[in-house]
Amino acid sequence: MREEEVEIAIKVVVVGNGAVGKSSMIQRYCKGIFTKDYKKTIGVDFLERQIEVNNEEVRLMLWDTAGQEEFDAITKAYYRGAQACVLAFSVVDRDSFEAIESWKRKVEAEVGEISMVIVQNKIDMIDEALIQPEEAEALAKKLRLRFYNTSVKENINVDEVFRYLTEKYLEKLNSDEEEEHISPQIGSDLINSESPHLNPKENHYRHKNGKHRNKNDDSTITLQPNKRRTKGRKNMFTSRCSLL
Ligand SMILES: Nc1nc2c(ncn2[C@@H]2O[C@H](COP(=O)(O)OP(=O)(O)OP(=O)(O)O)[C@@H](O)[C@H]2O)c(=O)[nH]1
Repeated sequence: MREEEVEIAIKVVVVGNGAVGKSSMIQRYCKGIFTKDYKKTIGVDFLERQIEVNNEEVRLMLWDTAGQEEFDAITKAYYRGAQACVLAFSVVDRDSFEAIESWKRKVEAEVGEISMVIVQNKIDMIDEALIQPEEAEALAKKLRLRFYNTSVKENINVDEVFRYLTEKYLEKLNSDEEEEHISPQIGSDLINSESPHLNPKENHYRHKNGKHRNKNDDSTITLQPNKRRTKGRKNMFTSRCSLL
């Protein structure tokens, strides 16, 4: 597939405590590799991958954020413009499980409500688990989020996580488009106010109640805030892998 044929781009942020496997997950998904070494992420970086879902070509930009609190101030600026989020913890790290709600709040404080999923990683170490299956399920139920068990090491369920988020996003995109179609007045209003390809620094969000919120400010660091189709436009991203 040629770059200019890509229609939809989704920014996904992967958050969670340090060493739960965020970088490993993104590397596994985008590069198909797994390394045993732990190199803590300093700040943020991202990788991308294109997939086809429901006959749509989708470019996923996966933003890997540092789990260590010392980097919070840097990383939260990068949440902006995200359309989906992976909340990750490790089955052998109790603190990381208990931190999930706070990660959710941090992301929502920056971007409002977006599609999210809870991921319990390192399921290959289930014999040493510090979280009971019922606890994880109860958390997912409470937060009303889909829950996945993954092993990045064994390549279990990693593809499924990102496919699910993509499907959720496409659903939302299609329902937004239907709404615009039904209500042309509101639709044109939306197009005027939400033109992220025309002004890549702008970033607007639609909430469940139908209101729009402009989160744009000068401190926004958003490389690809596009939540709309980009047919016929050359994508801003030309590199497969960038370090920031
Ligand atoms: N056994 C096992 N180890 C894993 C798995 N995923 C990641 N790891 C290991 O866990 C360690 C931490 O992984 P990272 O991907 O660096 O963790 P991170 O969440 O990005 O950490 P920060 O950059 O500090 O936020 C590394 O040694 C990985 O090899 C897994 O599914 N199973």
